[in-house]
Formats: sequence, structure tokens, C-alpha cells
Amino acid sequence: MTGAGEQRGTRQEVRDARRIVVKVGSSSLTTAGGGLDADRVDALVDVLARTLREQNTVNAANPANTAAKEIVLVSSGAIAAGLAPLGLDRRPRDLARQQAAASVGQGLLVARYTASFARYGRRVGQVLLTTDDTSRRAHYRNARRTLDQLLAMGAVPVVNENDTVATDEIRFGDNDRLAALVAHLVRADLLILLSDVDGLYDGDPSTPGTSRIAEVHGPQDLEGITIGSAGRAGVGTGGMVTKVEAARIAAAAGIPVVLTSASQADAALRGRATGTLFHRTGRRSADRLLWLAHASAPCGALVLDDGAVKAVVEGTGSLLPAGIASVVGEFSAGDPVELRDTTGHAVARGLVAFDAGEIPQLLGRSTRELARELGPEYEREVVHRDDLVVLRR
Ligand SMILES: Nc1ncnc2c1ncn2[C@@H]1O[C@H](COP(=O)(O)OP(=O)(O)O)[C@@H](O)[C@H]1O
Ligand SMILES: N[C@@H](CCC(=O)OP(=O)(O)O)C(=O)O
Repeated sequence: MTGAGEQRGTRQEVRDARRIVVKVGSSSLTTAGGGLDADRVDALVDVLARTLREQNTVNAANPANTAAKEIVLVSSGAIAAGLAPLGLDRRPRDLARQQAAASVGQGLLVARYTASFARYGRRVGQVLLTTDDTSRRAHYRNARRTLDQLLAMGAVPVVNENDTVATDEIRFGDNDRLAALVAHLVRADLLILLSDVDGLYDGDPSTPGTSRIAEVHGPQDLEGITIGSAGRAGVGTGGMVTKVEAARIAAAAGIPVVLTSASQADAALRGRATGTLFHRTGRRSADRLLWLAHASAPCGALVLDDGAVKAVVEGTGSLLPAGIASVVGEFSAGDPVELRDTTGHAVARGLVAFDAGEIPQLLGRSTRELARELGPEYEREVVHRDDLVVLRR
């Protein structure tokens, strides 16, 4: 951990980042009363549009323009923006009214971004994602293709969770984690999380004596720090906990993260020593698997015997019917499921190749035997190695 006063110079990897995901929280886009604050939206768009313009006109005629920047904006604020128009004075507790507010607010939010970016001659493209888009192969590819295409056409994708169709079970719930997963999806070089606080503090920032942490090199730097889960009453969702979790996911996937306030967005994009920089802790991982580990809500579970747990955890093989002791829940082929040991501890997640109802007849039996009895289509893995991600203990 490095104290704020110990920072040196600019952050080269931040300055050099070409493809950047910027996430902005509700608290940075709304007025104290909870409505959308057009001035704050415009101020953010000014920074983003100028960054794109400055960097991309330098060398626009040169196809090898290595300075060109691309920005994907993950914006919260739909629920907050929908409160006042529906006569609500705070974020409702129940999902149905949150969804109604999001439905009204998302339109207003995107209309505001559209008008604001238009001042710079830029188009925006709305992209609403659900957890299915992050775990199912076809959805995942589609989402990535659309985002890539928008960027290639010079538009700014404005991403949010598809709140109106998400149920409690399948919600991301917080856009911090969604932003980390989007950064991974688009193979971003940098994730910037903008909030109403200018970084991670070593305690509740409203408590005198706490100070900002300038750099985080890994989980060891977070030990002993009080990280609050409540944001500004009635507006944000996860407080600092979800931001630190998002930073951890992105950093582990090889993407550095800057966490700072919306008013520091320009400095952050220029690589100045603002906010908290989370250094990458891992390398870029095989594409879809990160999503499987962090985003998918498992539809059920398979309980494995000790040998199968070992094979899965040590990465030596796919999950075969012979290693499955029991099936939990209802799911269809292609759904994400949890793989548990016999004590109920989740060891991995995977995309299952059979419906839940088909599996009991396969339990404990060899694929060869099954193929002989039930047909050649049963000589296959229940979860293929390529569709499986081991969870960290
Ligand atoms: N250790 C900490 N460092 C910084 N902020 C913290 C910390 N613990 C709790 N917080 C609170 O988290 C809030 C940000 O979360 P939230 O309101 O959910 O933001 P957003 O709407 O931007 O997603 C800050 O305003 C701050 O009060
Ligand atoms: N999808 C929700 C945002 C949920 C969320 O994470 O909000 P925040 O904590 O302000 O980033 C909305 O647009 O209101």
C-alpha cells in the first residue's frame, strides 16, 4: 500500500490505456433530492468527449494511431432518475417499484446522454445487459460483438443492467461488478470507477483522521481497512464494498482500476495520481470463464464425489457422470450450475450439458456404459472442461 503523499509522477499504464471502461454511480449523476442532475451529466460527458476528441484527432488520418481512445460508459442512475417523475422521494425497497422507476428513468438517462454527447457530434448506443448475457455463450458473443461494433463506428456504448427484466435471483444488483465484467468482456486496458468519494479510504471517509489509499497492489493492502457497504441514503447501492470487489475482479483479470470521484474524471483519464489505483494482480484470463465465476447466478448444483472434486479442482478433466453423487434444483442444458463437494462447499461453476431431469439416470455410471444403453449422445461430459471455472477458496 502506498500513501497518497508517496505517489510519483503520472501513471503510465493508465495514460497509455486505449480501451477504457468508465463506470459512474447514481450518486454522481443525481441531485440531493434524487433526480437526474443534467449539469453533472454534462460535466462528465464534457470530460469523456474531450478525451476522445483530443486523443483521436491527433493522428486521425493514421491507421496506426496508437493514441486513439475508446470509451465504454457503464452508467447507473436509471432508478434514481425515475423516482421524481413517478412521485417517489427515495429508492423503493421492493423490486417491482425499482423496476418501474428504472423503466422510466433509463429512457430519461439515455436521452440526456444522447443530447449531451450530441454537443460533440457523438452518438451513443444503449446496451442493457442481464446476467444471462454474461454467462451464456451465444449471448456473451452477441454482447461483445455489439459493443465492438459500436466502438468501431465511433459511438459511445452506454451500458446499464436491464433492471426492468432482472429478478432478485438473477440480478447483478450493482453496476460496479457489471463494469468489471464489461471491462473483461471488451478486453479493456483500464477500468475507471467514478463515485462521490475521491478514492478508497482506510476507514469511513466521514470519520476525521482517515486518509485516502493511493495504490493497492493486492488483497494484503486491504487488510484492516473498514469498507462500508452503505452508500448515500436512497441513491447508490453497494457503497465501497462493491467497488472494491469490482476492482478485485478486474485487477485479477489483468485490468488496472482507478477509483475516484466524478469530479476527478479528467485527471484520472490523463493518468494523474488521483484516487486509488488498483494494480493488476493477474493476467488476462480465458474469456467467458470470468463471467461464469462472478456473474452467473447458478440455476442448481451438482454434488461431486471426492475423485471428481479433485479432477475438477486440479484442472485435469471434465466432469463425467461417474463422479456425480446427486443433483440439486431445476436447470436446463446450457445453464450455469454450481459444483459442490459432499460437504456442500462450492468448488467450481460450469455450464451443464444436460437437463436436471436427465442426470439421475446417469449418476455414478461410465460414459461407455451409458452410450451402450442409452445411445451415443450420452457418451459426453456433464460439464466440459472448457465450460468450467474453479472457484478460489
Ligand atoms: N473505506 C471507504 N472509503 C471510501 N468510501 C467509503 C468507505 N466506506 C464507505 N464508503 C462510502 O461509500 C460511498 C460510495 O458508495 P455509493 O454511494 O454506493 O456510490 P455510487 O453511487 O457512486 O456507486 C461513499 O460516499 C462513502 O461514504
Ligand atoms: N442499474 C441501477 C444501478 C445500480 C447501481 O449499482 O447503482 P450505483 O451503486 O449507484 O452504481 C440503476 O441504473 O439505477
